[in-house]
Amino acid sequence: MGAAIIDDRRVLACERTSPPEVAGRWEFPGGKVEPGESDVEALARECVEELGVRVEIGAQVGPSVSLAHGRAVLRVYAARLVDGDEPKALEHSDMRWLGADELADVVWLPADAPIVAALPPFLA
Ligand SMILES: Nc1nc2c([nH]c(=O)n2[C@H]2C[C@H](O)[C@@H](COP(=O)(O)OP(=O)(O)OP(=O)(O)O)O2)c(=O)[nH]1
Repeated sequence: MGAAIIDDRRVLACERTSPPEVAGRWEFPGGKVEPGESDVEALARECVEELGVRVEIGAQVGPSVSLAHGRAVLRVYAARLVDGDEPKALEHSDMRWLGADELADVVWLPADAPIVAALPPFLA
């Protein structure tokens, strides 16, 4: 579950710190849904934990992607910051706002490719 936080026609990309095999790769902030949580509740919780921001969750971006280990599916939703909240990289090593023409400037996690490919219309 990930949040494509969009502000001023740019999306927030976050650099992972762990596990070692994906440290340095970029992702949408988020994480696993806990028992009893909806997708939207999980994303709102993760955005507070990872970035210290409140978000409003919108439409799904791109396809649901089966992860390589086959035990989970990745879904990413468009999101907006609430009331001028400003994200801080509390659990990531770096953070960048990317416009439509900058999406290829970072190395995304492999499963994110079809989702990143679907982002430009959201950044127009
Ligand atoms: N958040 C997020 N996870 C992604 C993306 N792309 C991708 O393959 N994943 C995978 C990595 C992980 O297998 C899974 C999310 O796991 P995570 O480690 O971020 O979740 P979490 O914070 O709940 O982890 P944990 O506390 O349960 O260890 O989804 C992405 O863009 N964002």
